[in-house]
Amino acid sequence: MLVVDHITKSSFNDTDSFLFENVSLSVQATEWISIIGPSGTGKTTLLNCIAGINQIDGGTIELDGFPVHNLTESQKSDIRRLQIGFIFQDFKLLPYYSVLENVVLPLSKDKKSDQIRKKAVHLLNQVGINKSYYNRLPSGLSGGEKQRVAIARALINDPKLIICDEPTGNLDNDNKKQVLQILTELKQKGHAIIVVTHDDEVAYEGDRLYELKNNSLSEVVKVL
Ligand SMILES: Nc1ncnc2c1ncn2[C@@H]1O[C@H](COP(=O)(O)OP(=O)(O)OP(=O)(O)O)[C@@H](O)[C@H]1O
Repeated sequence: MLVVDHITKSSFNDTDSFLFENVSLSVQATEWISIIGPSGTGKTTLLNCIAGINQIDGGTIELDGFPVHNLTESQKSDIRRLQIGFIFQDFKLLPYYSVLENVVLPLSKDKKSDQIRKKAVHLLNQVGINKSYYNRLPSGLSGGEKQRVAIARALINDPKLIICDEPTGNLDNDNKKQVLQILTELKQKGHAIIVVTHDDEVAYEGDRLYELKNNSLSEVVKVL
């Protein structure tokens, strides 16, 4: 599904040194991998490389057989729009669009609007956001509700891969647990999931745990 093979990324401000080197990783459908590591070691950059947002300086990245590292900007953008769902710490909902519009928007150019609307309603229902919320703006939601709307938005394109950058970083314990439950269910339904987190409890939900540290990625044995 996703195969990252010996990728290297130069530091942003010094092309003679590496942010990370020889990073390899593979994620299959129905698998959740977690990535931890000190601040500034390049975890978000690694996610951005996988999504084709940042260029790599060596190695290869294949998503479902497509060589992400070799695609044009427009092809990368299609891959992101059609194959990857993103979930961020700060939700990134569009403030002047309603809950329903936020979920529909990523696909609004591609399919008939009533079809997408139906799907958006189904997804919102799946994450526990009921009808009375559909016309609210994001400012009228709690943090946990915002993240559940953001998850519904991430799923509107049936992504094979879901990339989560600190998905519970802004949530209290109850909302964190709800998000973890939703991610677990998504994994069981066949999505491949990568979660970057500073929260060990979240990290340990993954099937495999990696640490990005000292410019390289290594698997960590989970101590239960
Ligand atoms: N677009 C950019 N331009 C310049 N420097 C950048 C850019 N993106 C990231 N960096 C730098 O690259 C380094 C790695 O950043 P990154 O956000 O990937 O780390 P991180 O491990 O995700 O950190 P954190 O755990 O604090 O979120 C940092 O020093 C950061 O300042």
